[in-house]
Amino acid sequence: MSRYLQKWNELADVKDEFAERDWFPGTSGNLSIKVSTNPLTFFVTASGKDKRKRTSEDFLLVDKKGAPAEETKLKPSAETQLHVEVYNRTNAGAVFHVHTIDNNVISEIYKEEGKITFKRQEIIKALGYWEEDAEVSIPIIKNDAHIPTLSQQFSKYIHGDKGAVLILNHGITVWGETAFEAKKYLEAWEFLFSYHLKLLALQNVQKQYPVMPIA
Ligand SMILES: CSCCC(=O)C(=O)COP(=O)(O)O
Ligand SMILES: [Zn+2]
Repeated sequence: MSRYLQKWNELADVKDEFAERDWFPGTSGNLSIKVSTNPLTFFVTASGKDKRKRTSEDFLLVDKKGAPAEETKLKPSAETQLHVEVYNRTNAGAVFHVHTIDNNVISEIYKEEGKITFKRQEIIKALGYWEEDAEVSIPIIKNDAHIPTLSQQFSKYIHGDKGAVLILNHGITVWGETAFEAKKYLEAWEFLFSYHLKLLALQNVQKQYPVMPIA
């Protein structure tokens, strides 16, 4: 199988999995996978599609500027520039962006702090931190409809081949060395967000009804 087809199928499988989790509400979200390094090319989702459907027009190949690398009528994701920033600054192999209710609510609650930190959670190991007292933080940046401005803010937090940024009331962008790693990181972050929101909700109930024993 050609590298081109192999990468296409890998990205299509990730897209199907995320769609099953309902991680693409209202056509939101975009995904990419690197195809070649020199010159840089990557597949990115076509803009505005229903990402729950698997079709032959789901992705297009783009270059280091995010412009189509081949003749196509498809438009790259409106947020391709964020993917471009990651590939141009790191050796990441995949970038995934999804809008979930959990990641949006977390960004709203912690917007003033500009980040949220997690510790004492086994799932942190999935992010690559194996120490007993490991702490992980994810930055929260302001959303901006002007994608060059958003990309500029976002790129301040690109520090290596793996990472993640929350965009306020918008979504999360995660990248990793491979599609497998990026998916694992995204799943770990969404686990942490979901756990935290459930705990906050239960702690609030406990304040009202103190008989309930909760951490
Ligand atoms: C429909 S949500 C607004 C756009 C967005 O944030 C997104 O993730 C999807 O945009 P795309 O151009 O990649 O379809
Ligand atoms: Zn988005």
